[in-house]
Amino acid sequence: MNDLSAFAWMHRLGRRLTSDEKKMPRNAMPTLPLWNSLERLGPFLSPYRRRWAWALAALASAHLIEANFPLLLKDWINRLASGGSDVTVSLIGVIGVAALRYAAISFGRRRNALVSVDLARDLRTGAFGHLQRQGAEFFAAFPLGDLMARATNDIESIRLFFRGAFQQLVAIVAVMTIAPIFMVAQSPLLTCFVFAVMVVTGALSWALAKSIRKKAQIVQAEFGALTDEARRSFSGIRTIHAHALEESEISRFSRNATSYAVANDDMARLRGFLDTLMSASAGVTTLLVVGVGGSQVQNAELTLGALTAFLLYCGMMLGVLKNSGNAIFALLKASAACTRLFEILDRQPEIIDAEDAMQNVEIRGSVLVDNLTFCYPNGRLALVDVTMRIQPGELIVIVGRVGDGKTTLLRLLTRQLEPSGGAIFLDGIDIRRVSLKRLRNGLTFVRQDPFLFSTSFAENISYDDPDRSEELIWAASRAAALEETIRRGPKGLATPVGEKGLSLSGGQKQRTSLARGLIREAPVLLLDDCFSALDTQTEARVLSRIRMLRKGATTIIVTHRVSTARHADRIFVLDRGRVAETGGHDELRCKGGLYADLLRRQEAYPSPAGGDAE
Ligand SMILES: Nc1ncnc2c1ncn2[C@@H]1O[C@H](COP(=O)(O)OP(=O)(O)OP(=O)(O)O)[C@@H](O)[C@H]1O
Repeated sequence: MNDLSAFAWMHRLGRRLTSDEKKMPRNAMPTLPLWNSLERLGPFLSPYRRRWAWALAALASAHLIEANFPLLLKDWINRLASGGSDVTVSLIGVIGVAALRYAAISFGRRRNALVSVDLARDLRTGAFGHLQRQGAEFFAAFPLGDLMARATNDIESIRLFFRGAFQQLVAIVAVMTIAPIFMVAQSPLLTCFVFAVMVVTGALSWALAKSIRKKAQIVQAEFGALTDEARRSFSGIRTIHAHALEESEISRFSRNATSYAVANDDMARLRGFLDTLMSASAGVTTLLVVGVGGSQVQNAELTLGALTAFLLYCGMMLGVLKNSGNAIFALLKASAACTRLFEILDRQPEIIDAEDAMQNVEIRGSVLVDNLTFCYPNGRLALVDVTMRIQPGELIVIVGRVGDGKTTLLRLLTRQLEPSGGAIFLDGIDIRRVSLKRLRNGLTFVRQDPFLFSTSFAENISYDDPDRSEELIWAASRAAALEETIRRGPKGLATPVGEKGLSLSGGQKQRTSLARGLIREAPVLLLDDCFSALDTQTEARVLSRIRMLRKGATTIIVTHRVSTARHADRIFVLDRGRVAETGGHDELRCKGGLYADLLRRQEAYPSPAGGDAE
């Protein structure tokens, strides 16, 4: 199942949260009752229901076959006790039963194992596909480490439940249904004693189960926090070294590790109680059966063979009950994991395609930003009535100070955000009517904070299409003034850049990310402050190459540096989210407005450029 179909499964058949539930903060999410949370797996299990039904049938029949074993033994013992010597039939019966049971159990286990593996794969793919479609709000609400823990550790708990514990639960249900029927046939009185003990054990373990489930959720949440702490710390390792914060990071991690250990310990304690309860119940039952049954044999109320058969049935029941601690524990853990997993799967992506979204629209590169207003959920008004008309093939620079709304505008152009007012048209079509895939293929966005994958230059630059020729990769690298850097690397294009480009300078990372944007040859290229780490000479060289390379295609550059704006066909000057001025470099310089003011200040203090809109 690919990620798309897994995603479709989830949304077609999974329960949707109500709008009130979606608004709830993470920690206040309700704990779904045990079965409700596992029931949510139904759509994922559905494709394997036949295989699973075979597994269930085989496992249950293995226990039914096993139930004949004590009867054969009873017959054998009673024959011997009454002085008979021909036990061939009993012997053949015992061997036959053992062989049949082995075949059924092997078949059932194998089928069940396959279901658990496929289920886990679908859950992982589904969760990954779902996370891929989430937007900024979602990732602001869930720490990355916690998401990773849900997509790996929680799914593993579900897999382990279906792999092993589920078989034990089938054994419990099968044996507890079959064995009593045979037991009543041997001795109704002894059966009553055994069931009295079981009812008490069941009631006590149910009470314990509730606490274990809550603890399991806490343990999994603590694991998520620990994973996130490690991820956060390793991502910021340079900052940590620069500020000599290693010790405080270690003690922070150690605090998290301790909370995780304490939560685990609490859960282990409860699990210990459950195991002890099961063992004690087994002991009491055996004592009762041997004591009461023994005196019945002495009084000739029961044959020795029947008592032996009864004891064997008891042994079967106690055997599964003894393992039930593990099975119940795995069930509770899987149920807690389901609650956590569906908490993220129930979140609809913030921005999705319209039902009739256009998939194959041709993008030529004319952009109309029409009275665009955008307000962040925290009430911050980032853009107000912004209008821009951009013709295909233009090199546009949007200049403004820190926080003037430049990045917000680019995010709106690529539909990472939805406008609060106004609209954006691409070649006359409202971008909300274009599919996200087509839109983002047509508009390439090179981000302000370059993100590099932990792989080679070549794979980073040609990330969207690993089959591109080296020639194209070199051409994009040359245009981004990265060629020299790559040639100096020990393996050229194959040189690894390190985790998040750790082995590169800020400027080199920026240029690698720029080359990745240029190689796509998109009709519209959006560059968000991609030259901030370049000196003005390199910047001028890169810009003239970009102009040559992108002849006829639209390029929109966002910057706070006037040195970048000089190269533009047209400049839009943003001031606190509004378009303050529009025109060419010379025109705006002579106008004596905000642009001229920025120019004067940046010429006087070349770096850092611009002031602060705040
Ligand atoms: N996720 C967010 N939630 C709330 N406010 C935000 C968010 N992102 C940005 N803002 C605010 O919106 C305003 C515009 O931000 P934006 O990132 O668009 O500025 P910018 O012009 O690109 O700045 P810079 O030059 O520093 O990149 C700023 O005041 C910022 O604090």
